[in-house]
Amino acid sequence: MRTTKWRLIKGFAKGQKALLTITLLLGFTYNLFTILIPISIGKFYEFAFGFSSHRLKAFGFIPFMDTEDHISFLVVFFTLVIFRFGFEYGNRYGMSLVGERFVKSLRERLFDCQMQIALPVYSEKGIGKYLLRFSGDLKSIQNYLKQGLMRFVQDVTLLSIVFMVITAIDALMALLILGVLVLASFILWLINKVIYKQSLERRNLRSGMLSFVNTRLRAMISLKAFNKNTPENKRYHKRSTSLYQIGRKYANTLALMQASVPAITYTLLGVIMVYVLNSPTYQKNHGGSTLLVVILLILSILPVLRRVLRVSIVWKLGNISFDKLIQVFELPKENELPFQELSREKDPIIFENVQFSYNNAPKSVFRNLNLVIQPGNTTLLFGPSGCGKSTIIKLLLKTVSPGKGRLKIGEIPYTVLSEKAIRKRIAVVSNDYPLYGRDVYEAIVYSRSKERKIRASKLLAYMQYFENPKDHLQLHDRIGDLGSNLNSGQSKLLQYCRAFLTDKPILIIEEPFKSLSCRTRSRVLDKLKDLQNEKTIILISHSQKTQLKTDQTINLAAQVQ
Ligand SMILES: Nc1ncnc2c1ncn2[C@@H]1O[C@H](COP(=O)(O)OP(=O)(O)OP(=O)(O)O)[C@@H](O)[C@H]1O
Repeated sequence: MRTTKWRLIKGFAKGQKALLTITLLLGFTYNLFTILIPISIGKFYEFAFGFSSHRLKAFGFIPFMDTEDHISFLVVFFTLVIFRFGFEYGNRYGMSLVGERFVKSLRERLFDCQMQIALPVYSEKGIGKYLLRFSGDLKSIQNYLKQGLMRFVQDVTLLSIVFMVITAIDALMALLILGVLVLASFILWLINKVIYKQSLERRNLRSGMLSFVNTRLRAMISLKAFNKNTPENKRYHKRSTSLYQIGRKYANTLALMQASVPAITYTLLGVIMVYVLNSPTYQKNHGGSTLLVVILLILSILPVLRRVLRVSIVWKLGNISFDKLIQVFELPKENELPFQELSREKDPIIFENVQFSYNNAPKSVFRNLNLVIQPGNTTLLFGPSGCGKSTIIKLLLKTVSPGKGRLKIGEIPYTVLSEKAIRKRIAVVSNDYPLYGRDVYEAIVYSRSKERKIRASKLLAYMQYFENPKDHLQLHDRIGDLGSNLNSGQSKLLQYCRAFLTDKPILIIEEPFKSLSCRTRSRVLDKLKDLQNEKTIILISHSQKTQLKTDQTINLAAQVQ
């Protein structure tokens, strides 16, 4: 089923029924108090100046309308204020909590999606970069839920009640207010349309700039080595000027909108005053307290009215963000097939007439590849740069899939196997699969159990046995960003440790001995010789020569032709 904005909101609301109901009830109650306070001031006016209005008698069911003296009136009044404070506090806290919880659920789902997105999709222009900076969208979505939905519902409820109260006091005045509001909404709708267009443009420009900076930062070393600071600065300034220009336009329209809303609300007050001056009812003194109530009511709902008049911009920004997020949720993902535990029994891996080309590449990497990798054997796949060695690893791991032909484990085609099931069988040693984590331990082990730690420690000691002890890596040593603190030999050594510790039946090793020091090389060789008896080993190399005895040697370049 397609993900939509309303499905996301409904799904969330289902699990938060209690919080939502309590929050909305608190909101409704505090809004009632917001109306009661101005009405109570009308009553106070009567006490203080001795007027009596037959219109206010319509509210006789309210407790303070019944009070006989000032003291009891004031007691009721302060009680109202305290209750209103309590309800408003609860309502605001509840709304923020709803917003936080919704965003938490989206954030977690988004990260899960990011991890599951198929690699070719991830590498496509834009997607990978977008995933780094979705926090602005989550903020807009939080605002949408909090201000655009919950507060809006409360505000409209409050306005409707006030409108009913004013209608009860003076129906003609209520009609006049409605007319002004309809006209105002139309004008603001027009301004909002422009704001939306400009904010979209500004947002796209900002994203472009972030990508620009991101690429330059990642290529910092080349940028410095080739003295590119000046041209890059020029390019950045050009983009920055465009952003400034659209920012200026946006600020202009926004200021117009922000200034229009109070102007509209004050015009409303002015229209009411004109009406009052021309209405015979208010010419007589006894209408004074009702007029005061109406004016106080309108004054106390002005901020609410302004919010409602401005809400469409919250909706529009929220909608853009929802669309972006849903686009990510809908991307093709891995592991959508049911997980199927593969037996550890030895089955060959078969490439049958495999054709493969990258999405954006005009030429196929493989046109008709046929290979059988026998279980328990050591197979060497060799060939020159560009013949598809890395692509074979990707196919084996199902991070990419053939265009035509098929891959099978025994009789089971890859197409019916979930990626997780396949990768449970295969470990890789390759520079294309970077080490990550804070320290050596995190880089080579992903279970935090004590036994694992002991095993990791023993393996590390074994692998570094012939190295000078002062150069030994320890489990707690920091590896830097993607292993930036490590030299290439240490990096390779840890890639081996990571693969060995996973205990998988198939081991793919790219350039097995490259970068290793002579001492570690002999250690790795011994270890691989031991493993040859129990694992399927696939060696991938530029060279046909390897120090390990192989059962099968395949020249990939010959296969590809
Ligand atoms: N993501 C990609 N998009 C488009 N073309 C790609 C992509 N990755 C690799 N290629 C192309 O596919 C072909 C095979 O690439 P591959 O990386 O598998 O070769 P290789 O034998 O591993 O090369 P090397 O030994 O230099 O690492 C090359 O022509 C390469 O340019």
